[in-house]
Amino acid sequence: MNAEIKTQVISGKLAAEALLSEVKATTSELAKSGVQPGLAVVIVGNDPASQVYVSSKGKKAEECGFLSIKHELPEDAAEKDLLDLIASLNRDDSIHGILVQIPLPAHIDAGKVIQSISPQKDVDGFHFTNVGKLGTGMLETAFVPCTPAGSMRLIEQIHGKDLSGLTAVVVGRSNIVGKPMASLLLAANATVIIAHSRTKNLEAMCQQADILVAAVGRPKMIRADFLKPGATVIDVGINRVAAGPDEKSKLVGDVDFDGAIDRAGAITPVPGGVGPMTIAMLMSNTLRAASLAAALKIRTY
Ligand SMILES: Nc1nc2c(c(=O)[nH]1)N[C@@H](CN(C=O)c1ccc(C(=O)N[C@@H](CCC(=O)O)C(=O)O)cc1)CN2
Repeated sequence: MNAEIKTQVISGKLAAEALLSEVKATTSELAKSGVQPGLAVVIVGNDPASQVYVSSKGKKAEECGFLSIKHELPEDAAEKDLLDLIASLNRDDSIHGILVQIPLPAHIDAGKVIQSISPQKDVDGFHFTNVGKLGTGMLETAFVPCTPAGSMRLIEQIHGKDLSGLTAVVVGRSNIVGKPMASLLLAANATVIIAHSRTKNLEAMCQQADILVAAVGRPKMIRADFLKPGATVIDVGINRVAAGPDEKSKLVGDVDFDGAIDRAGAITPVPGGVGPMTIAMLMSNTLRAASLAAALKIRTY
């Protein structure tokens, strides 16, 4: 153990609870004007992990005081049926947020489905309109994808909102996490490097990071020696691995937590780090969608 570094384990569980309390309080306020946020979650097929996440989203939405609707389609559902469902949810005034759980079965074009969601109800922040707003820094009206938005809140706990002078390295370039994460860090004035599977000398790249975000989907790929001493490490990875011959599988991140804890200044655990923030941010985005919709209606009359 490095005696000079006292590492802070960043609890996403606590941060998510705090955010959810805020969402509940604001939802009660909104109820006084007759507005109840409505979230529709759509799942296609029987992927066990997706079933768990969707049920958790539904429960949290109810706890927040939202109208919570779940639509389940079979694994072999036609793409047109899904598109028709989304079209009807787009028209439904009681629904402010629409989320289609990912991954979708291979015969469905996920891109087409996502782009069919009204940008004003796209609480996942995956629609081109919201991607464009985030990329151009229009954060006031953008819906930001929940995992990067939640990660950013955790980073703010350590560094505040202004990351001027800090170097952030994002490992992973997915549309859902890596790219939006980089945009958020850039909007907060960090100097941002995006590393990925084709990056040469990843280790040296990571060692420059005051803030390292790991979103590669490879268990324990980021080792302690990749870290600058004192770095803030945000582990987005959720990898299920075999624990031992007779034991149940367990969840591990993209970072070797046991090694990194001796070198990082602050680090998120897996589970209990970024994961819980993803669902809390979804509630926050849905509340915002409902508030924006209500404000627009007031302005129209
Ligand atoms: N439409 C979307 N699909 C998917 C998203 C998303 O943001 N929108 N993200 C992921 C899955 N996901 C939410 O949908 C998600 C993943 C993990 C967690 C979480 O809380 N994980 C826990 C561990 C849970 C466990 O024991 O399995 C943790 O890390 O502590 C929440 C949400 C892909 N699909």
